[in-house]
Amino acid sequence: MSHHQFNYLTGFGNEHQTEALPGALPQGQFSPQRCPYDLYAEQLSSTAFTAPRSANRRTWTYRIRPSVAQAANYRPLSLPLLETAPIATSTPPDPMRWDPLPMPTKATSFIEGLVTIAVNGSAESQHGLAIHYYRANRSMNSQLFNCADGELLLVPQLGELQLDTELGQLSLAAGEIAVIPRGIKFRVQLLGAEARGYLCENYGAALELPERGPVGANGYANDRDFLYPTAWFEDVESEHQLITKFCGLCYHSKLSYSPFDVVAWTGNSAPYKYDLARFNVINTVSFDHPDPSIFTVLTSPSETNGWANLDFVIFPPRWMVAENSFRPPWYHRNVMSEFMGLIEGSYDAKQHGFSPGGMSLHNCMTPHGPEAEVFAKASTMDLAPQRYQDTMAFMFESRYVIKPTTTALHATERQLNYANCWQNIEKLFKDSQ
Ligand SMILES: O=C(O)Cc1cc(O)ccc1O
Ligand SMILES: [Fe+2]
Repeated sequence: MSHHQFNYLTGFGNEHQTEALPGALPQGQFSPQRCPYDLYAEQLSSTAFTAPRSANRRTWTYRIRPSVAQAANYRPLSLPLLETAPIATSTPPDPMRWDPLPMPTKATSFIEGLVTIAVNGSAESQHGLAIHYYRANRSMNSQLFNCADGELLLVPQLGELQLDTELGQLSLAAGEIAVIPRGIKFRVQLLGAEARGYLCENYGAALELPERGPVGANGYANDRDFLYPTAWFEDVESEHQLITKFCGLCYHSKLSYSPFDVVAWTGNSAPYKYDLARFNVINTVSFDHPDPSIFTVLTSPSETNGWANLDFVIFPPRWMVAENSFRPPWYHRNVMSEFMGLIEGSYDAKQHGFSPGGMSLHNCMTPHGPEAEVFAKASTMDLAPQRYQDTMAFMFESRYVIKPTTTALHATERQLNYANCWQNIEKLFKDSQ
């Protein structure tokens, strides 16, 4: 498949409007008696009708057929590696780490290659999340997916994708992320031979930009760098398989046409993408290592202010200039649970064993921090300004304990000796200075 350069609309959560045919978008009202081109009007509500205006998200679509025209013949579809919270497993407090999972050997699409690594909360009660891993070597083509259980955050690690969605098309490469609102139909087309990455299914409140506090009106992830698709449709009468994830199970139904039939739309709930290189990194220019919340790209709030259902945090290339300071992450224990992945290069706290495509999990109160060698080096190094580069790690951080699936706990890629990286931490204490 060739690479297309798509046109995008810009601005996080804006009231966007776009039409693929001139005049397809009704003006001055949402629901005229008859729509232009005899399209059907359909509203998609991503927040409650009565959610506060600042948080309210919904989109009006103008389409060839309303979504309800899909025959309601949902039949169970078995995707046994795709799991949903809650799961009935015990979760050991060990720090955990995994090598990258291998690519599939059989023909496998994005949806067929999903494997759930960890979950928390409850999809049915709309809090918590699932962390899946995707590996694909073929496009979904006539296979379409929509997830009623959560919003989907894609973090590609390898391979270029084209996301075809009801609201338009997005290209997506490693170093970029995409978010697909709950319930939006989409398919993942491969632009290269293989693709691999992380997928966070957010059962809770939709991701939003974090507050900036005293930093002011600019910085971190800037609103204008979030890209939304323009309307795109296909008027195709051929068989499609619609896969729906609802309440933890997958179903499939046959459609005799393509539901990518939205000719125009307006609203503020739509898929979007963001290039992580656009993140304006803000950090100390004096001393000490600030909390990693300074690297939050997007946050899904929980009902308790400041305690995120999900924070998506990155560790991008940056200058390290802190004086008289231990520069890598400190040793710590955290009430929040931390799941990490690596998109590119290496991560400053772990020089060995954390590879691109790998994963780690440090749950609530589980001690962790730099491996022994990193401490030895960073506590004695010359503190000249240093540019950290060839690196892009990320964290899914959550207030709820992140429970690995049985598949992940028993995976051959799990490093059962992970905790050994702290075994050589020496006692350096002397009772006189
Ligand atoms: O554990 C980790 O590697 C993530 C992390 C990074 C950091 O700079 C400070 C705290 C933290 O949890
Ligand atoms: Fe941590």
